[in-house]
Parts: sequence; structure tokens; C-alpha cells
Amino acid sequence: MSKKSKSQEKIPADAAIPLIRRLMLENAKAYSRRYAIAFVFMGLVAVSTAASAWIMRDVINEVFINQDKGMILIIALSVMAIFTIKGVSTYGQQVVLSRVGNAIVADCQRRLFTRILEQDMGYFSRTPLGELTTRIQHNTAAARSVIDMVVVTLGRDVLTIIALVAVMVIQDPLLSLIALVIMPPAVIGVSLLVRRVRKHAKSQFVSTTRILSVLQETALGVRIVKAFGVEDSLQQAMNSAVHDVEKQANKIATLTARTSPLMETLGGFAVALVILYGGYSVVEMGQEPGAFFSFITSLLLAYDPAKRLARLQVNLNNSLVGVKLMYDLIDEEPSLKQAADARSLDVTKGAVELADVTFSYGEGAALIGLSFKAEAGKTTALVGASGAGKSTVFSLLERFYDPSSGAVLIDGRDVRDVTLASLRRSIAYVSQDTFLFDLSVKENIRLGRPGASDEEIVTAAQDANAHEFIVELPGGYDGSVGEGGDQLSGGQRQRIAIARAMLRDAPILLLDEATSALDAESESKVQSALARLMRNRTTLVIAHRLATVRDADTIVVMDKGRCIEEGNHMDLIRQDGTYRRLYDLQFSSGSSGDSDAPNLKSDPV
Ligand SMILES: Nc1ncnc2c1ncn2[C@@H]1O[C@H](COP(=O)(O)OP(=O)(O)OP(=O)(O)O)[C@@H](O)[C@H]1O
Repeated sequence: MSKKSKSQEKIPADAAIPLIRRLMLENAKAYSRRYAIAFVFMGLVAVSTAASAWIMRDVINEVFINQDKGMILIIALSVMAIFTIKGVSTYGQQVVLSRVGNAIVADCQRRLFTRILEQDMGYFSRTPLGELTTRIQHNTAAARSVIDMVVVTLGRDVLTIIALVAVMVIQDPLLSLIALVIMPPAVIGVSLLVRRVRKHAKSQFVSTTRILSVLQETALGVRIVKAFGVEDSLQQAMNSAVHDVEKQANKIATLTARTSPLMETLGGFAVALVILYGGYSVVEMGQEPGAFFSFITSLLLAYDPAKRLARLQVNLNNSLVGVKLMYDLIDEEPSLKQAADARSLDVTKGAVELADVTFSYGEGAALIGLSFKAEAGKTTALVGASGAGKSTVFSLLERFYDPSSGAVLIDGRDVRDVTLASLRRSIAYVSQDTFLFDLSVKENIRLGRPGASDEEIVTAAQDANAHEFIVELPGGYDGSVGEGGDQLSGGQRQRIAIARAMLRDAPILLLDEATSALDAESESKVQSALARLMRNRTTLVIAHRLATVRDADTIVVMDKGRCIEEGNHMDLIRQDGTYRRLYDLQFSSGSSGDSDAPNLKSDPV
């Protein structure tokens, strides 16, 4: 959604200069010394290029016309010196600028990633993964090429042209004027091309993002892709995105290449005019041929840098689209921020309360005037049909979002008044689908409390009934779990998540019980680990197992964002209301995958 709205907005033509200025200013300061060195090298390149044109006059006049033997060696040695200086300076300039370019890409990538980490959950749910990948990869490279183009073109090419024009004007001012007649048509032709390139660069970004999104969805959902046989539709989505990128890339290439015939023809026209007039002056008016040759050499040498300058605007615009998108993200302020006077949350009891909370993700309310209390040290189970708002309660407790009205309180303190770090430190979250990072088992557990010692990790794993299987893994605690924890079973992943939460030792536990069935042995290990984890903590659990709801101190029954019943299991069964119906439907049918479920039909309640 936002991919379209953001990526299809246009860069106004007058935004190019401020963008370049910002990019240059932000980077120039940090690398000023290295840029200064690069400019010295580029100045040397320009001067040596001009000198090679200048010396043509002496080659013709002294060697060929005056036949001065003494000058032959001097001129030959001078030419050698000039080209050596040019070669060494070009090398120096390239090395220095490449290093600065690499450092700038790295800086931009770090800045972007920091910004991405600061964004709130809303940003992640509306931004496709592919767009983030493109920004950090493609847009930072664009920043580098803009800087390269501006520095090299302004530095080397402009300096070279200035030096060569100086040679031309000194050798023959009138001829120099003649050579300038091609300027107006060149400028007009190039700016027409620029406008069109800008349009295609924008579409290319959108399609590149689509390619990455399809690729990531395929990789992340590969099981579903294969199980449901949806390879064809993904292939089609990919084909269409790839085709679009190819089309736009071809258009950009064609447009960029059009600067060549334009400049080639105009350049040829200028050289022809110069030959006509210069040749006539030498042949008819007896002018020295040395000046003419020096002039024509300067003109031919100025041709390449002039062509690059003409292309600069076209290429620059292509890359500026990426720079603009990079700054859009860098400038995107997270909507959910910590209050300036936020204090650290010191949980004493761990009482949790939702007071008349209303919240909406966008259209339609997800929670409507929801109020309930989760007593300190007790277990509160949230039950309700899919979409009732159970996970949303967790998101508000973690302050991934703020309620539109009402308040979320911990020990009587509004979560908006405390620092985000202290709030999240006070909460441990065990989700039904544990995400494991592509790190070692040990590091995955350590995420629960960065800085924990190896001994503490082993103790947490033992308490989580995970130690046994971890030591049997290849590599043990130091072994990798594979991307997304692929190399572990569902039950093992859950126990790693429990170990993480054990290590965190937070006073409040949010537990989203797994709906998927585990084998009996794994199930009992997970359950006994959870029981240990829940002891003496305020636990809010999205319950899917009968045993959990039955043992909970309080059950909050939710429906369409509201709390419709509250009490313990026996109370609610006696009320014979929604809970009873839900209980019969969800738990007694055995559809929950609950190992207790088959016994339920004969349950006395
Ligand atoms: N990131 C989101 N963006 C927009 N709407 C959302 C988002 N997450 C949830 N919703 C909507 O908010 C409502 C409550 O969803 P929530 O996930 O809290 O329900 P739930 O009770 O946890 O459901 P389930 O048991 O299926 O996980 C639903 O209507 C859902 O469509």
C-alpha cells in the first residue's frame, strides 16, 4: 500500500539540488581531508592533460617547422613526464575516492538500519520487506554514485575542461568561440532526456521492490508454497516484476545512450567548423600551424569530459531517485516515541490493568473500551474467537502501539510514562511461533538477557527442559540453529524460547500458547518448563489448552475487542454463557490439538 504511495510520488525538478547539497554536506565534513587529497590529484590530472595539448604547438613548430634537433629530446622527455604525472594522479584519485565511497555506503547503511530499528510496529506492518531491502542495498549505492559523479565530474572533468579551454583561448580566441556554437543544442537535448529518465528510474525502483518481495515471501513461506502448489502464481508475479525491471532498465539505457549520438554529432560539427576556419587561416593566411594543432588537440581531449558532463545530469537523476527514497526513510519519524520525561519502570508487584482501552489499527476498532485486571503473581487467561483482540492486548502491553483512549497500567503506572527499555525489560514474551535468529543456540538464548554468562544460559536451558537436547545437537550450545531455527523441531524451538524467558526473569510474562500439536513427550516437557516459568510471575496467556484455562486464576473472555465475561473456570461454566459455548466448541471437540482434550467430554463440569 505504502509502497505505491511512497514510490510513485515525483521528485520535483528543483529538489535535485537540495538533495545533492544535503548528501554532500552530510558527507563532506567527515571526509574533507580525503576529498582535499582527491582534488589535488584531480587538479594534477587536469593540468597534465592540458599540458599534453599545449606541447603539440612545440612539436609542430619546433620539431617539424623549425627542425630544431635540440628540442626533440626535451619535448620527448616532457611528454613522458606529463603522462607519468597523469597516470599516477589518476591512480591516486581513484583509490582515495573509492575508499571514501565505500565508507559512505557503509555509513548510510548503518544510519538506515538504525532508523529501521527505531520504527514502530505499524511501520513494519505497512512496509513490505522487499522495500526495506531495496532501500538498504540499492538506495545507499545510489548515494555513493551521486557523490562519485558530482566529485569526479566537478573535480576532474570540469577542471580538465577549464584547463583545456584555457589552452584553446590562449592559442586562438576566435576559434574557441566557433567551437562553442554547439553548447545551446547540447543543453536542450540533454535536459529533455533527463526528464524521461527520471520517470523510468522511479518505476524501476517499484518493480525491483516487487522482485524482492516475491523472493522473500517464497523463501519465508516455502512450506506453504510447496504444500499448496502455488509455485505458478509466484512465478507469474516474479515474471511480471522481472519483465518490468527489464523494460525500465532498457528504456533508461536507451535514453542514456542517446546522449552519445547527440554529443557525437554536435562534437563532429564543432571539429569540422574548427578545421574549416583553422585550416583556412594556416593555408591562406600563413598562420603558424603549431597553434592550430594545439587547439585541435585540446578540443579532442575536451570531448570525453564534455560528454561525461552532458551525461551527468541524466545519470545523476537516475541515482537521485534512490537518494530521495533513502532520505524519505531517514527522515521518517517513528510515530510512537518515548516521553521526554519518561522514567524507568520499577515493577514492584507486577499488577497489570487495562482501563477502558480503545484501539484501532486503522479501519475498525480492534479493542473497544476493554477493561480488566491481571493480578500480580497470578495467571490470567485470555480466550475468545479468532480476531477478538487477544494478541492486540499483548501488543499494547509491550507498547508496540498506543491506545487511542484509555490506558495500560503496570503497578498503576501508565506505560506511556515509562522508558521503552525498562518497560520491555519487565516483560518476557513467549510466542507460539518462536523466531530463532541464525546464531548459535547459546546466542539465541542470550537474547533473553544480553550480558548473561554461559553458566546462566545453561541453568535457564535446564529449567526450560532444553539442556538435554541442546547438548546432543551437533556443536551443542555453540551449534547453529539454521535460518529461522530450521534445524530444530517445534517443541525444541519452544523450549529455547522458554529458556530465553527464564533468563530474562521478568516479573510479567506474556505467553501465546502454541496451537499446533506436539508429540506427547515434547508436550509434557514444554508444559513442565512453562509451569516453572509461570511460577510467581504475573502471567497473561492466550490460552489454547484446556488445562491452562482451567488452572488460570482469572479468565477474560473477549469478543470483538470487548471483555464480555470474567471469572474463574467454574464461575464461567456456571454462568453458562459465551465461555461455556466457546469451551464446548474449542476445547471439548479435541480440535485444539490439546492432549487433554479427549477426556473432556466426560469432564464433570
Ligand atoms: N497489524 C495489524 N494491522 C491491522 N489490523 C490488525 C493487525 N493485527 C490485528 N489486526 C486486526 O485487529 C483485530 C484483532 O486482532 P488480534 O490479532 O488481536 O486478534 P486475536 O484474538 O489475537 O486473534 P487470533 O486468535 O486469530 O490470533 C482483528 O480484526 C485483526 O484483523
